[in-house]
Amino acid sequence: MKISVIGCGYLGAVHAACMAELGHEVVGVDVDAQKVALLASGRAPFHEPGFEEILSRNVEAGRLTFSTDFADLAGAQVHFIGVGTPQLDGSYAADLTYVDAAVTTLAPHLGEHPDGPTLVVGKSTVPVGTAARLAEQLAPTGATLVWNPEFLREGFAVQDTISPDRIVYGLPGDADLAERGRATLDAVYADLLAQDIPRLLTDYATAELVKVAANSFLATKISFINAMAELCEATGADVTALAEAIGHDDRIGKKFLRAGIGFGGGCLPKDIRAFMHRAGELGVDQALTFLREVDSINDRRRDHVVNLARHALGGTFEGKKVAVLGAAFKPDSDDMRNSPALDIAARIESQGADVVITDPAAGPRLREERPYVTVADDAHTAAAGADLVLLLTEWKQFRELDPAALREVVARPYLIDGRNALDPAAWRAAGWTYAGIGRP
Ligand SMILES: NC(=O)c1ccc[n+]([C@@H]2O[C@H](COP(=O)([O-])OP(=O)(O)OC[C@H]3O[C@@H](n4cnc5c(N)ncnc54)[C@H](O)[C@@H]3O)[C@@H](O)[C@H]2O)c1
Ligand SMILES: O=c1ccn([C@@H]2O[C@H](COP(=O)(O)OP(=O)(O)O[C@H]3O[C@H](CO)[C@@H](O)[C@H](O)[C@H]3O)[C@@H](O)[C@H]2O)c(=O)[nH]1
Repeated sequence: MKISVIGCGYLGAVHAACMAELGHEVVGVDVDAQKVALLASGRAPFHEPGFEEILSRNVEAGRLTFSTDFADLAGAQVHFIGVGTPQLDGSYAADLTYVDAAVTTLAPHLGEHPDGPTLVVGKSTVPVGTAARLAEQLAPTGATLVWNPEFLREGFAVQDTISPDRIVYGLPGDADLAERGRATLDAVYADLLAQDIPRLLTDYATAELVKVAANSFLATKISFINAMAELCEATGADVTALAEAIGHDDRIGKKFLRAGIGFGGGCLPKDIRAFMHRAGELGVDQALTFLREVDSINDRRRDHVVNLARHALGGTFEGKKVAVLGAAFKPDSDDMRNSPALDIAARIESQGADVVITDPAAGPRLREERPYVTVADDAHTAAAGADLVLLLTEWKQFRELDPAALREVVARPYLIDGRNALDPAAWRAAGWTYAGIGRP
C-alpha cells in the first residue's frame, strides 16, 4: 500500500521506516529541508538504536522516500500525522499549530483512491476533542479520520513500532466510516496483527484519552517512587530496596520505579501539563489536581540534586569543577528536550561552577547547538581535575566505568549517582564518596 507520514521527527521518521520495512511504499513529508535531505540519503537525523539500519535499507530498496513537498504524497491511500505537539510558551496547553497546519496543507491533496477509502491517521499526542474537530474539517474531502495514538519509547522506538504492546484505533461515530477506517488500517498493520498484538477499537475521545492516561500513569509511578525517595532520605532507608520489595507484588510491578532525578523528555512533562490544561477547559480540573503534585515532586528532584551537589562542594559552586555524565533525557537517545540532566547542569553552572558535560550521543549535538557549553568526548576527559562527578543519564558506558581508573583523574573522588545506576559498595571500595538518591 502507498502511505505517507507527515512529520518526520522521533516518531514520524521511525514510523515511516517501519512501515516501509513492513513492505509498504512510504513517502515521509516534513517542513524541515535539512532533516528531509538527511533522511532521503538514508542517514538518521537523531540517535535511535536500529533506526538507521532500516532507514537506509528501505531508502536503498526504493520503498522509502522523503520530501518537503506535499504534492509528493499524491497517490498515497493512508496519511499518518506525526507532527509535534509541544507545550505552548507561557501555558500548560499543547500547541496544535503544527497539527492544524499539517491537516490544512494535506486536505487539498485528498480525494478518492482507486484502491479504497482514503484514510488520515492521527498519531500525534493531542488534547481530547482534537480528532472530532479535525474530522469535521476533513469531511468535505471524503477522507476518513482514525486516531491511532503512538506508545513508542525513545531508545526502543523501532522495536516498539514493529512489535507494540497494543494498537488503539479511535474510530468515527458513523458505523460505515468506522468500518472503512478499521479495515483500511488493519490492512496497513496486517503483519503486526498477525502477531496477535491486541488491537482495541474505540471512539476518538477514548483513543485520545488512552494516550495521555498512559503517560500520566507512568509519570505518576515515577513521582510516587521519587516521593518515597524523599521519605527514605529523611529516615535513612533505601528506596532501591523499597522499590524492589513493593515491585514483587504483581499488582504494583517492578517497572518504572527507578527513583532518581525524575522524568524529562519530549513527552511525559508536556503531556501531563496539556492534560491538566484540557481538564480545566472541560471544567473537570479537580480530577487531575494530583498531576500537579506529580509535576512538583518531579521538579523537586532536580532541586534536590543541585542542593546535594552544593553540599558536597562545601556550600558553594564558585571556583569548583563539576563533571556531568549525561545530557540526554534518557540513555540510548540524543534527545535533550526537557532533559533533567541538562537542567541540573545549567543550574550548577549558573551558580558559579565550571561544568564539563559528556554524553555518548547527545554530546556532539550539544556542542553544535550550544557552543557556550563545555563538552568532553568521554567520562575520563570530563572528570579530569573535577571536584565532583554527577551521573545524570545512565548510559551503559557510565554504568560500566571503572571507579579505580576514574579516581586517578579527578581532583576529589566524590560522586553523586542521580540515577542509582552504580554499585555503591564498589565505588566506596575504590575510595569514592558515593551519594545516591534516596539511599543512605
Ligand atoms: N518522541 C516520541 O517518543 C513520541 C512517542 C509517542 C508520541 N509522540 C508524539 O508524537 C508527536 C511528534 O513527536 P516527535 O517527538 O516526533 O516530535 P519532533 O519534534 O521530533 O518531530 C516533529 C516533526 O514534525 C515536523 N513538522 C512540523 N510541522 C509540520 C508540518 N506542517 N508539516 C510537516 N511536518 C511538520 C517538524 O519539522 C518535525 O520534524 C508529538 O505529538 C508527540 O507527543 C512522540
Ligand atoms: O523508573 C523510571 C522510568 C523512567 N524515568 C524517566 O522518565 C523519563 C521518560 O522515560 P520513558 O518513558 O522511558 O521515555 P519516553 O521515550 O519519553 O517514553 C514515554 O513517552 C512516550 C511519548 O508519549 C510514550 O510513547 C512512551 O510510552 C512513554 O514511556 C526519562 O527521563 C527517564 O529517565 C525515571 O526517572 N524512572
